[in-house]
Parts: sequence; structure tokens; C-alpha cells
Amino acid sequence: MNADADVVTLARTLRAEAERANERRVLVLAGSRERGYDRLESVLDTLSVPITATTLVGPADRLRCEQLPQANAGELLGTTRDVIAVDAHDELRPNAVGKVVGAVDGGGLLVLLVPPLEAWPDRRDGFDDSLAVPPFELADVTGRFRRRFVGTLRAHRGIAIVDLESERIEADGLTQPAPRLPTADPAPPPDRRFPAAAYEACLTGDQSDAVAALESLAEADRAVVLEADRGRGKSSAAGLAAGAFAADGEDVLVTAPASRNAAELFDRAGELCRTLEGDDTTVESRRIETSAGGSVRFREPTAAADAIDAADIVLVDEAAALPVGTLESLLAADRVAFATTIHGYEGAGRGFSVRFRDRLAESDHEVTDCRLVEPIRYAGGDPVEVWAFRALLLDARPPIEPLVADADPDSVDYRRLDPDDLLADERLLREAFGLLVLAHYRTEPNDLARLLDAPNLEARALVRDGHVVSVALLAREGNLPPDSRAMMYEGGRIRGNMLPDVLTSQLRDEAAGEPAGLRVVRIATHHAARSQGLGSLLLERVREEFRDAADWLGTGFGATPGLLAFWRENGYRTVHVSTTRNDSSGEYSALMLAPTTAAGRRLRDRHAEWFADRFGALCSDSLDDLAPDVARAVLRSVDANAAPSLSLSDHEWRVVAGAAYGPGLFDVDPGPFRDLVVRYLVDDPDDVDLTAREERLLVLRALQARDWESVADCLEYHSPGQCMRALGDAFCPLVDRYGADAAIEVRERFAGE
Ligand SMILES: CC(=O)SCCNC(=O)CCNC(=O)[C@H](O)C(C)(C)COP(=O)(O)OP(=O)(O)OC[C@H]1O[C@@H](n2cnc3c(N)ncnc32)[C@H](O)[C@@H]1OP(=O)(O)O
Ligand SMILES: Nc1ncnc2c1ncn2[C@@H]1O[C@H](COP(=O)(O)OP(=O)(O)OP(=O)(O)O)[C@@H](O)[C@H]1O
Repeated sequence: MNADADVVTLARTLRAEAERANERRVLVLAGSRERGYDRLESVLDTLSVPITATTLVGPADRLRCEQLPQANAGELLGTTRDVIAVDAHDELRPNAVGKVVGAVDGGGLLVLLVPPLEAWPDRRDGFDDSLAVPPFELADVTGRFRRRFVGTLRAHRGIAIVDLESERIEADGLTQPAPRLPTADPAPPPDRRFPAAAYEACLTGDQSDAVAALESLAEADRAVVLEADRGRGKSSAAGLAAGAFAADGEDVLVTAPASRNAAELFDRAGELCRTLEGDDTTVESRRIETSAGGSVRFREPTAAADAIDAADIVLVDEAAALPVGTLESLLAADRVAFATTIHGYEGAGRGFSVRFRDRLAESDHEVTDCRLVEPIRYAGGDPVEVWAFRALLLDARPPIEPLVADADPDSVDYRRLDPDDLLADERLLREAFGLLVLAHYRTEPNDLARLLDAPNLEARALVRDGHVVSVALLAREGNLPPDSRAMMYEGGRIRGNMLPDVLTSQLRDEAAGEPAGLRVVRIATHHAARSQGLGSLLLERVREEFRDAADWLGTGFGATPGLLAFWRENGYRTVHVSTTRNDSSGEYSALMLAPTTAAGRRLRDRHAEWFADRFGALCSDSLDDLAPDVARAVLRSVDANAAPSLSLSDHEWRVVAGAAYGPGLFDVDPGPFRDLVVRYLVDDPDDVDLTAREERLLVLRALQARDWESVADCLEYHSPGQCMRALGDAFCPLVDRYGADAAIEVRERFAGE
């Protein structure tokens, strides 16, 4: 019997079982790339899968179907494909696997073209290259992630493995599933606003509940959040609601990272409108017009944010894949729904819950939540979903609350999370990674590979009875040779090394990459054990351990007043705030340093001084929309020795004191006022007692140069006039504290009256 025929027969049987069970199956073709493609072509030739429902995710356009590089795998989010083949010979990007696997339809196949399995973990590939952060080299990268990945392929059900070299079928992937009982169709709810057809189109009770939840958008100031794992039918639910609203004459604006991500939504909306109106509805791929005068239209996210006023309702699909800043701008719509994936790809679902949830709660919308559990794209318990969750730790969770809830600094141990220990101890790995995913909006499958294989990364934890309560991911940075430093200074990029890179290329300090550093990339404490001093203890222990190995410890994160206070309490001082907002968090990043040697201190001191000097100018330019409380916390976390000396002339002191104590005006010469505010906030003296509102006023008006009207509005002063008087009053204690003789004379003259 010939090997090609064996593989084809295997693929057919596998697909037949997949179709019968409405589950997916994986076919691994391990061996040389050429053989892999030969077999795959034979398989595709015989399976009854239309070429239009097949996608090759790989570097070259080798089949007759759609082809995408792994970097663009995100295009498949929210879409449904019968067969997806991933060519992993040049590289395996864990994120790409996470994105494509959920798009395979029930009855479909995920085909993996990979090198021989035994040798694969020890081969260094394109993704590994991205882990070789200078001064480390490719040879320093390890293959633990792929060893674990191969182990999961061999251990899990529903995965057929063909060794193309020995022409042997290692596993047939068949699971012999028991026949499933047909489920009853969900019944439309009795008191409903949408037509019955919207409910009759639902495939599960959860989907019907989701459509019912979306009915609340008929009222103003409402938001609906649909959360689910992949393929639970949330986009379709949104589509049915969109169709029902459009058929009722409403204009529905739909947005998603790309129009393709909203394809299912438009399909359902179009089908429903046709059911309700017949041919009177115009249906195009991105635009539906109903005879009732309603519509469903697609706009790219930024265009959607600008078009909100023209729409009645806004629906955001694949919200987890959008930056928080974009989601926030969409909140300007008074009737808005977000469909979001919880696990499923790149831990990105967390971005939505970690950051955006708070903003949503603070908004004026009444929020309705709805969770869809029952799968639609494929049957519940699908073995490929189970495999993907495990292989990429998409569902990793921190320990359950009772195990860690009473942890305190006296009951925990500090431990190194050695990659070999993590590989050997699945529970430890799940707990540590789960904590990082839960706490951080950007933890993704690529990070799992980094944790296991990147030579520049270290992980440390506090454990309570062996359970992870607090975890920190650390990256070695700096210690760069002169040629790398010169390259960065001249505009070249160097991987990793976030702090030296910014300090060198943006802040023009060629020596910044010389000292050795350790950046705390991520830190998280279990939510049940926060505010007990554990995060601080972990940082202290890290500092002790690395005291002799690093000149500085550092960090960079989306700046909020609480986090700035946390780092400041732990001895970290601000040296920079990014001039653009972070794409994912929508926040400005703060960079902070905590020196451990004289070289580290010199680096911190010079950057602290430069930062304090430039911050005033930045505030009226790129940081003019920085939240005043963040600006206050940023300046308070600059090292006090870097407080700029005040070099106001006598005349300038008379202007400042004249506005504070006399009839003078801030508006005629804001410069000296600005210097005084920066000095005061960096100094943070105990003997000046301004309220938070007064400090916000100083930031908004003196630093950010906002006009009186908007400052009065923002801080709820009755009028711009009252705001002006309040600003004068706020400067009085600063004149008292810092004023030169010329200022004091002015004060005596007016205050004495
Ligand atoms: C580079 C980075 O990783 S920055 C991102 C840090 N991580 C996160 O934001 C993930 C979610 N948050 C957490 O896991 C934790 O809150 C941590 C890691 C920030 C702090 O861990 P904890 O064990 O609670 O630290 P610890 O008890 O030593 O200090 C807590 C203090 O930090 C400050 N703090 C920390 N985070 C916040 C916050 N988001 N808002 C307000 N204050 C905060 C407070 O002063 C707090 O004291 P309080 O609770 O008495 O007000
Ligand atoms: N009511 C429905 N009628 C017909 N097909 C449906 C319906 N609901 C879901 N489906 C089908 O099930 C699959 C998954 O649905 P959908 O894309 O809405 O789920 P999702 O949760 O948004 O998935 P993803 O997380 O991948 O975006 C799609 O192939 C879709 O066509």
C-alpha cells in the first residue's frame, strides 16, 4: 500500500468522524516540508472541502487556496473555515496557533506541517530568533515550549500524527465518539421586543439569551457586553440584534479590528432582514439597508469613533482585539454593545476585562452582561479546543482563592521559577502563567514560550504552601557593548532592552545601555491577597537577589496614580513618560529606575534631572491630555534631588506673588508659574497643604495650559472667574514656601492690607 494513499485514507476517516461528531480534528504531518505539502495536496484533492473554505497559514503561497503569513493570523478571528493548514517549518508562532485554531469549523481539520517531531524542539526557528535578545544569541534560546507542544500533540485525543520520514501513522486521532442527542431548539421569550424570527434563528439557548440581552439597547444610555470563548455564536447574536434594529428603522454601526472579523455578524443580520422584509432589503457585504429606513454599516474602528453621532446603535465585534483607547472612544455612543472573547487567543480577552471594564463601570451606561457557554461552531467538549487550551494555556488560572486568601509576608516563600521546574510541574506553570494572564492585558501564548525559552527572562514568585500568590517576570537589559550602543544611538533598533533603548534612542544618552539592568516586565499579586505587602516583598527579594548582578532595577507600565504610588513606595523613581499612548492600554507609559550601584545611580540621576526639566514643556504639548492625577503622581515619583532649582528673576517673583496675593494675572506670563508647580510637585514638601483639587488646578492650567473655561468645567468651579481666584489662592502657599525676597515683599504689601 502506498504512503500517500494511507495519509489520504486517514484524513478522510478523520474528517468523517469530525463531521459526524461536529467536532474538529488535527492532522500533524511531520517530516520534510516538501513531503508535507505533497501529502497535504493529495488530502485536499480528495476531501470534499471547497478551496474557498481552506486557508494556508504559512510563508509561501503553495496551495491554490487563500494564504496568510502567521503574522496576519488575526485576520481569521471571528471567521469560520473548513480546513486551516499551518506551515510551521520556518517558525511556529504560538499566537498564530491560538488565533487560527478557534476558526476551524465543526467537522473541519487543522493540519500542522511540522519538522520531524523528535528533532523539532531542538531546531531553532524564526520565532526563536525573536527571543534571542542581545547580548544573548540564538544558541542561548531553548526548545522547552515546543517540547511541551509536541508532548500535548501526542497526549491529546483527536490528533492524528503521521511521521512522513518513516511513513508511519503514529496516532490515528480517532476518538469513536458516542452519538449525541439532538438538542431542542430554544423558544423565543414571551415578552420580547424583537420579532420572533430573530429568536427562531438562534441555535442555542445561550444565543437566544444574548439576543434578549441586546434588546435593552432599545433604551438610551445602555451598554451590553457579550462574553464567550471562541465559536459560541456571540457575533451571530449581535448580527441578529443588528438586523432586528435595522428592520425597525434604526441605523446600526458595526466595527471590529477588520471588516472580515464581522462577516458572521453581517451574514446573520442580512438573513434576518431578508426573512422579515424579503427583497426589500439591500444586502451587501458591509452594508445593509432596510425598507424601514434602517441600516447596518461597517466602519473601521477609528472611523467608527468619528461616525458615532450619525448612528443610533454601535456594535463592537472582537472587542478584545481592539486597544482600550479605541474601546473607550466608542463609549461615546449612548447605546453600545461589545462582543468579546474571554479565552481563545493571546490572553487578549483580559485587556477588555483588566482595563476596560473599569472604564465601562465609570461611564453613564447601564450595563447588561451576558455570557455564552454552549458551543456552536463545534460541539461541546471538542478535543481540539481542549488541546489548544492546554497547549497554549489559554485557560490558565491562578490558584483558587481559598489556597492563597490568607497569605501574608510571613506565610510565603520566595522562589525561582526555573523553566525546567515549570515544564516538569504543570500546576506551577498554570498558576504562574494564569496569574500573569489574569493581571495583565497583554499576556499571550508567545509569552508562554518566552517564559520557557527566552535566555534574557527570569521568573520569581512568592508561594504559599507551594501555590503562587505573587509572580514577577524579569528581563535582563543593558550591559551592551559599545557597537550596539552606538547603533541604537544612531537610530538602529535592538531587541528587548526596552529601557536602554528609550533612554538611548529617544533621550539621546549613548551611555545608557552600558550599566547592567533588570527590568520588572510584569508583576502581579493574586487578587485575593493584594494590599498585604506581598508585591512589595517580592520586589524587595528580587532586589536582594540581583543586587550584585545589576546596576539598576527598572520598570515600564501604563501609568495610573495607584501603580505609580506602588513603585514609588518600593524605591523606583520616574525618569520618563512616553509621549504617545500605549495602543492596547490607552495609557501613557512611565519608565522608572531603582539603582543598586553607583553606575545605576548616575544613570537614574541624570535622567531624573532631564525629565524634571522637560516635563513642564511636555505637559503643554504631547502630554496635554495626561490625566492631572497621573501628572501629579508622576512628578511625585521623580527623585526629589532632581527637583529643578528655581531661577526666577525678581520681576518674575513679583508677577507670581502679584497673582497669588495681589491683583496680578497668571495669563500675562505663565512660564514662572509652571516652574514653580514642577518644583513643588517633585519636592513634595510636608509643610505645604494643598488639596487634590487645587493641585489638579495647577496641573490643568499652569502645566497643561488648558483654557479657564474648560478647567472650571472639569473641576466644577462655578465660573472661570472663581477658577482664576482659586488658582491665585493655590499659589499662595507656594510663594510662602519658595518665594525670594521680591515675592515676600509683594506678599507683605498685599496680605498686610
Ligand atoms: C510592570 C508592571 O507589571 S506594572 C503592573 C502591575 N501589575 C498590575 O497592575 C496587576 C494587578 N495588580 C496587582 O497584581 C497588584 O495590585 C500589584 C502587583 C500592583 C501590587 O501587589 P500587592 O501585593 O497588592 O502590593 P503591596 O501590598 O505591596 O502594595 C499595595 C499598595 O500599592 C498601591 N497600589 C498598587 N496597585 C494599585 C492600584 N491599581 N490602585 C491603587 N493603588 C495601588 C497601593 O498603595 C497599595 O496599598 P493599599 O492597598 O494599602 O492602598
Ligand atoms: N444563529 C445562527 N445561525 C446560523 N449560524 C450560526 C448561528 N450562530 C452561530 N452560527 C455559526 O456558528 C459559528 C460561530 O458563530 P459566531 O462567529 O457568531 O461565534 P463567535 O462566538 O463570535 O466566534 P468567534 O469567537 O470565533 O468570533 C459560525 O460559523 C456561525 O456561522
